[in-house]
Amino acid sequence: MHTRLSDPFKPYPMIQDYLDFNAMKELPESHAWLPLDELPSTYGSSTPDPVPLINLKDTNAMKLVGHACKTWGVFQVTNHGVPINLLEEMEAAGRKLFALPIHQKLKAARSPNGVSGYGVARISTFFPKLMWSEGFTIIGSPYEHARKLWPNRYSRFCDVIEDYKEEMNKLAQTLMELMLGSLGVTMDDVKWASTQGSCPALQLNSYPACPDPDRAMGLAAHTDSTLLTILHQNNTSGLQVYKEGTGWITVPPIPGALVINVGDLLHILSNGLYPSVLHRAMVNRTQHRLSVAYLYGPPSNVKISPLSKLTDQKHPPLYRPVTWSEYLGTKAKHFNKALSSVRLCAPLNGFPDAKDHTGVRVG
Ligand SMILES: C=C1C[C@]23C[C@H]1CC[C@H]2[C@@]12CCC[C@@](C)(C(=O)O1)[C@H]2[C@@H]3C(=O)O
Ligand SMILES: O=C(O)CCC(=O)C(=O)O
Ligand SMILES: [Fe+2]
Repeated sequence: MHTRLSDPFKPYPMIQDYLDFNAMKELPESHAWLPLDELPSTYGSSTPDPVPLINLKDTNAMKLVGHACKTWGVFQVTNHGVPINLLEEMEAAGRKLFALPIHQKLKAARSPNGVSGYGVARISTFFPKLMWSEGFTIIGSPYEHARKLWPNRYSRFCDVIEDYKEEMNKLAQTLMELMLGSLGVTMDDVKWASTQGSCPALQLNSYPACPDPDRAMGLAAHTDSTLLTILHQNNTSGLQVYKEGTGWITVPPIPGALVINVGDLLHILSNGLYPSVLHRAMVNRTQHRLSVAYLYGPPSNVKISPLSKLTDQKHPPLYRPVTWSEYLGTKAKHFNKALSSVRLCAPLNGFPDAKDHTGVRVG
């Protein structure tokens, strides 16, 4: 039997708090996070190394991808094959959706124990304060939700979503090939890798201009529960990644480029060689920021465990096998402890996974 991607969330219903951001002239207490300087940040300090930018047509692309996965867990790609006009159309579709009046958006509200639809980020429940963002999650066909938002004119929106998912799926396959290849593993070694991934999720994020950006949080620090995530951000910066030894680094928007994140399932598959990246989104005073994340995972019936080619007596498998949906359930319950909760043996230094103590505050 196939579990649906939405099933793991059923036991963790979520009460939604909605805010009409555009009506807010100042930051309400409910959305005021403590000064963010508790977390080490490179903001304003000497220039850190930039996040790698990789031309996918480069003959060296596989090596570059491997290096970026090992040392950063994030990189940007150009020459990725996704038509620029599709990226623009997707952005315009997102803009149109979030520009709807709040009562209209609520017609497609995510149900308390569901996963798709309009609402605040799922991880909100783990934090004492609310985030300055709204989201729209699409799993499977966007039709049911789009029809509620635009009763007579939903087909254009649905077409763009379907085209976008198709292009993203092709790119995700290419990236998997490069990532696995850089680990010395072929697509033949991993039978499921060349089959259609399981039903991916598309997450549209909207970060309205904020009257007090220094005290607000767009999307709190997290890792994605995916193999990899492909992110398109509009020309407004806000995405930051955490780099051990350096701190928070902004991933600058580059027109036409896409951001690739290593997710927790690739972390497991690579036996920790390609660590998932901790990231967050900041907001700003004047511009409305939009992003679209394509969350890519394995087919639903596949158990992900460390690749056998990467393990031996000296390098035992560090994680137990999990399916994508089992892992999403673990994440819904344990959030930033999810990865260490599927860990088999403690690392040599006696600490659980690094991300458990990098300052992600859990409420
Ligand atoms: C397939 C996924 C992956 C989800 C849950 C479900 C649908 C929406 C995804 C996100 C998108 C926003 C960040 C995140 C942390 C969240 O709150 O919702 C993601 C989460 C995860 O990567 O764990
Ligand atoms: O908006 C961004 O830049 C980050 C979005 C994100 O991390 C997500 O949707 O998982
Ligand atoms: Fe994310």
